[in-house]
Amino acid sequence: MPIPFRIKVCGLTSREQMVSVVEAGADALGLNYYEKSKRFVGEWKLPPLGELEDIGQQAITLVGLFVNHPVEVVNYTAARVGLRWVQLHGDEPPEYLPLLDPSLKIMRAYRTDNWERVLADLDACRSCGRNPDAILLDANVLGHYGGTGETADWQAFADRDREQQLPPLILAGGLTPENVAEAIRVVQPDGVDVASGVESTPGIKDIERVKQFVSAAKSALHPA
Ligand SMILES: O=C(O)c1ccccc1NCC(=O)[C@H](O)[C@H](O)COP(=O)(O)O
Repeated sequence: MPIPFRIKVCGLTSREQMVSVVEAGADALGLNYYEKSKRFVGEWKLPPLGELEDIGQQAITLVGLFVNHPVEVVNYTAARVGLRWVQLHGDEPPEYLPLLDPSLKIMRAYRTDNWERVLADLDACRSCGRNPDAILLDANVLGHYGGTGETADWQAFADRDREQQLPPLILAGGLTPENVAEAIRVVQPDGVDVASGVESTPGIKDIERVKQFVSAAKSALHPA
């Protein structure tokens, strides 16, 4: 099943920055609802956003990032803000997925260099009756859930069996304008996700770096 985005910028903390990042060419924006994150957006900080129709004519996917939140909070926040996608970035068990609103698309994050573990978890999700709509591969940094700027082990994912029918794969973890093209070449993901690699300080995006990231990622995802 295809995904509606290729380049996601995560951890936006103001509407102004959301507009700039979309204008820079990103097609998905991540809003971080993890209270302990420096990129925490706060439930009430943004008005309902729908699909951000007022930012150019692009179709933008809004993704809410959650870490071990009660499922009621995820469903409620998604409805309140107008999120169609949620990113589960904590230790949510497979049984959690069928409890989410069925209209929501799920991106399940994996902090591991062990591809077999990803496959085993996807099997468990299938047994529970709800597959993720996309998987996000992130670096595994002890004591952190994400947004660390550490690079994932690209080779561990590059060696996967690409014939297997799996949800679309989004690569994250330490991506920057400088390394994203090489990461795409090695892993061949369906899309990429970045937070710290395009920031001046945590939660504040450097729009010039976002533009450089988008340009490098687009050329590598769609080589001429
Ligand atoms: O950004 C955070 O602070 C964060 C906290 C807890 C869970 C996830 C978090 N961020 C996720 C992301 O921004 C990205 O999906 C991913 O981890 C890549 O981040 P980065 O290595 O900084 O590009």
